[in-house]
Amino acid sequence: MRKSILIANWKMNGSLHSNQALLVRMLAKLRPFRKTIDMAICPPFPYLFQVRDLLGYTGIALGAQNASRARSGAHTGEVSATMLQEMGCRYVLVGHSERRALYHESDDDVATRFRQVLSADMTPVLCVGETLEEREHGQTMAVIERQIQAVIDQSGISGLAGSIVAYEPVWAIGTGRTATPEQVADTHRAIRQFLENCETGSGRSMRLVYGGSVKAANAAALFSSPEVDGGLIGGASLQADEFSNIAAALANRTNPVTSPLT
Ligand SMILES: O=C(CO)COP(=O)(O)O
Repeated sequence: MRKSILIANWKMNGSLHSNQALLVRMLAKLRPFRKTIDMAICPPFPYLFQVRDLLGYTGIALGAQNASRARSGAHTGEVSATMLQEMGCRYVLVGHSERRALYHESDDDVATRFRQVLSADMTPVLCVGETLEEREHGQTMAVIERQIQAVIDQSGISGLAGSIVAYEPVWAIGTGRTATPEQVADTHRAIRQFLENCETGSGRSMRLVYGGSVKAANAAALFSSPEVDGGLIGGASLQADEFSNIAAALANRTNPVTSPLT
């Protein structure tokens, strides 16, 4: 059985003051859903300590937005996976499309970061997704399979199996343009089928979440498919009401958690 999960990606937003105010409001609103769904908050690196303390014993996990591809040493400005683990992180995003596009992280780069996160005993959240141009050229699955295969090449399907995959179509991130529930369900189904073809059972057991302009208003529709195990939320995770209403939509859904695969 796959437990639903909601992950907040704050990106490069926040301040000591605003984080405190946001989390105090948000944690109170999230309390009813803590047992039903898993939740994690991924703040910028400098705020990990603050957010860890505010999360305390709520059961809501701490996550980071990236980890270095190097283990340690002369890598000025980098943060290693073991440091994140020491700070109390349970999840680390890898391969977010902003990292791939703006900071030129290649598939191989992302796969190395994924491996570092795994070896530091945390759960990588592998972000995959196509650009609008790739979708319009019918390349959606070719792109996603290439991104996933790079990780399998380094960490094996067993390494991937315990992680989370986040499907984030690049054209839906921060644009207000959401993929339709059908597009999300179809792509998630195709990803599961790809994984299932790699190793029987892995497509069924993998937690697969959607990200891209998820808001309280569209969350229930996006989470209506049994293929979708939750969300990776950007902008709406910076608003206590929006994020807790998204959590409510996920926690209160009634759809089954299994999906038929051939
Ligand atoms: O990139 C995202 C989460 O990682 C999605 O961002 P938005 O929810 O702001 O579109």
